[in-house]
Amino acid sequence: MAVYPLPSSIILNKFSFHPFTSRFFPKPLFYRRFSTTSFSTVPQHLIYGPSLHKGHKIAHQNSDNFTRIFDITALRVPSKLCFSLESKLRGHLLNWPRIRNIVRVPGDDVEDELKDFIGDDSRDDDDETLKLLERRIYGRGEGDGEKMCEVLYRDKLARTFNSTGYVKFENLAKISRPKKKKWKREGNGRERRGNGRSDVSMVEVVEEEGSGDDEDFSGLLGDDFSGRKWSGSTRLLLLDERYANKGIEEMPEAIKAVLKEHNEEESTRLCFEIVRCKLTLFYNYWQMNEVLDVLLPQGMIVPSAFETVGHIAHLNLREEHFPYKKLIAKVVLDKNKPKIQTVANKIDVIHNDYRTMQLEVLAGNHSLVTTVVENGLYFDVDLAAVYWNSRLATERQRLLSCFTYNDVVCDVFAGVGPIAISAAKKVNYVYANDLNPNAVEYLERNCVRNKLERKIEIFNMDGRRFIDSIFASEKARPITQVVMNLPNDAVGFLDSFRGIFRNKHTDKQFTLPRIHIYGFSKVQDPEFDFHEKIRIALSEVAFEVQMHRVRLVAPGKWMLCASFDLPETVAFAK
Ligand SMILES: C[S@@+](CC[C@H](N)C(=O)[O-])C[C@H]1O[C@@H](n2cnc3c(N)ncnc32)[C@H](O)[C@@H]1O
Repeated sequence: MAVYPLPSSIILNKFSFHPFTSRFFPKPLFYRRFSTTSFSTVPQHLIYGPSLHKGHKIAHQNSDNFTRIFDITALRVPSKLCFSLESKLRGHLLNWPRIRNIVRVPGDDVEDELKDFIGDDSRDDDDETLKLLERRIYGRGEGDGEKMCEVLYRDKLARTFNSTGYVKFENLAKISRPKKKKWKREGNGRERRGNGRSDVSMVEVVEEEGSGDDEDFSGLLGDDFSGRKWSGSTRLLLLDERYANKGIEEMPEAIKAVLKEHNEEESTRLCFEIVRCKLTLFYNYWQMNEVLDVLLPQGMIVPSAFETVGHIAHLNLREEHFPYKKLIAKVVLDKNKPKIQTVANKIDVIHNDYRTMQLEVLAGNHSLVTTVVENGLYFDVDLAAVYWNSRLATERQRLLSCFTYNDVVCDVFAGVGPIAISAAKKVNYVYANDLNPNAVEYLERNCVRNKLERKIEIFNMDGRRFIDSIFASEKARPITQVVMNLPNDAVGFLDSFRGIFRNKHTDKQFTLPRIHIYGFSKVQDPEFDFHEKIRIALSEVAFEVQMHRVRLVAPGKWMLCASFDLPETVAFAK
């Protein structure tokens, strides 16, 4: 163990009370009780950062497959300097995702009664600053007399602030809130925070081979001060994996320079120790794709993406994944809890009239009923019985931006209402229709849930009949916008618009609706292709159509939205 010595003035003061010193710093935990086996299929030097293909695996009978132990080196430094050293040494620290560079291990804090005995000069300044700060925030510092109960203290603050006219309860509540408890309960006993362990990772200091009680700290202070120990609070700064098992002489000059610089400044005289540590990463540390990469046979594509609808994740597994589908689903669930509660797999392409997905629940709770929040609106959906696609949220917003308060919208294929209900919030009135009775039931429920039932009228009929009746109705308000979101078939419904005004007098005031229709195209020029289909469906020679590419639904297959004003010749056709 290589060591930089403490300045002698500090050492004499700190370690003069020898009988207690062995309790200041408990024995580091043993790691040798585990026999460790090296686990690596990929050359370790080729992988940088944490990986399940690196480190050691515990050769325990009951150990899981995903615990990995890494040898690392750490710098033990006084706690008051750990943050400034962290920023100066950042490039040389471990910097692994979700692992803090500064770590606490058991025994890094000195018990208060012992501090009084040994006169810890490292905390004097700190304490004063802390007290000042506490007085400013809480009105009293540690040791300033009887602790005032929270209620009385808040009352006192309220009176003080009131008299100066500054009371603002939000701030008052904040500054007079009881301090967070530093203790947390674990199992039967109490465990102090900062023991280097969580359900994600654990840091343990490794005891040197052959070290006994007397030799434990021989490295800390150099040969002159063997047998003595830290008396102030300390922290570990985890160094980059390159420096594992290295001594201070082998560290880069940059690290030595920072430590030397601290040593030279009288105010920040630095004592530090090079410590060997074990960093254990548990199953909870690893990301979904890392775990699946280990679980699935070599060469198999790791499913890395899934779509979510509320609390449901739906996968689109390939045939090669089928034998592992439950395993994959379990990992997806584990790694995405609590947001995801159900994992299902899409078992067939959508080809039914109601556009519902065929889903097989693989893990979690078996209900496919969920709630989606989109732009502040709530939508209840049952994925087994109705259509929903969260990927269209942006498109729905784009479409809504075309509407104004004066519009009356007619949604021919409304589903559970993502367009119709969002439109109802903005426009004058909405007529919404769907053929699927389940979708209509949820549509009604969602209108009520979003308190918009007075702005929507709901229908459950075939789209063609709906267009006929709504435009023929004497009672219906003049429709200004029509939405037709049934990309596979909507064009086939366009002929229903031919002659919708045939019984109206052309000399009377009438409103020609603007139609927004969705469709797919697989050809080179999808806009031209879709325009042609619309023109043919309306039996119209030429009229202006605005095209928008919504998204690629498959390689080379575009979903498009065409918007156009219904030509007068079509509306009045005989
Ligand atoms: C692609 S979904 C769109 C739903 C909704 N606009 C959305 O964005 O979620 C098409 C909807 O049209 C409905 N549908 C299918 N055929 C229909 C028809 N002939 N008449 C009316 N609705 C129909 C389906 O039940 C489905 O809810």
